Amino acid sequence: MFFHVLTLFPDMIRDGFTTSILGRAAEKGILSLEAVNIRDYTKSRHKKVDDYPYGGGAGMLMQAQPVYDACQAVIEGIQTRKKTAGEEKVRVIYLTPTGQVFSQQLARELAREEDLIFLCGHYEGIDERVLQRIVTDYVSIGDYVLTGGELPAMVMMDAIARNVPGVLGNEESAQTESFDDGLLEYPQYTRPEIWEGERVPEVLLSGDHAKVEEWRLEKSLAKTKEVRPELYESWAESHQEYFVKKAKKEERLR
Ligand SMILES: Nc1nonc1C(=O)NCc1ccc(Cl)cc1
Repeated sequence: MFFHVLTLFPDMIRDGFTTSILGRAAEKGILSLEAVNIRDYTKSRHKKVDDYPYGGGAGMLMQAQPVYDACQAVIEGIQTRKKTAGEEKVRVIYLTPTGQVFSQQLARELAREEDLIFLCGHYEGIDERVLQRIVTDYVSIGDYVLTGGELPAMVMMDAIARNVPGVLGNEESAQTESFDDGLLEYPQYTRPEIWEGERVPEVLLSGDHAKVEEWRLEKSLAKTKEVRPELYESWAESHQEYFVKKAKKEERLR
């Protein structure tokens, strides 16, 4: 997986990338990152990348030309690497509150791409004409307004990388299991058995894996029903047999 990030702050991206999972995967050669400074593609003497918005309004906008040329340079680099000229349709993800909300499902889908280009905006926006020309996916990480697209890009790269085969060791990949089934994670415990007078739930010490799995699913369902009822409802719809079995079991115990 090759990550390409178009940004005015490449160091922010490079520093953020050398954290645990992404840094190790890069060492393994499974992931690769290039952070491209949009300012390197300005044609103006003063390296200008922004200008006033037509029609007035507060703040500045990023101009189209430097963004377009930086993106073209990355695409040419991809074509050179892949020895394909012209037919590459690389996905260009523009991070913006106006995009589709990012999810584990989209992370899994994007993890299948060989190359991903992330366009990180700043100021009040980017000239619409270059967005229309290069962006394939408008993606938001949530309904709040940040200063730029760099943090959202790093959030997305982390979540996508965890779905790239080989990035997670066996012991780590279990973590993604829980959300993958559409439920929130169950509560977790580790040593000591008693901490500040609080004991670990007995079932987790029992060594009875079936009972542990049953307990964990119950906790996930309770947490999901409380915090994300819409997720709970959709899970319940596609797991009718779980509730039938549970009712029968409770009937027997009565
Ligand atoms: N929420 C979000 N999810 O994805 N991105 C965001 C976000 O707030 N970006 C800030 C931003 C995006 C584009 C420009 Cl030009 C300026 C600032």
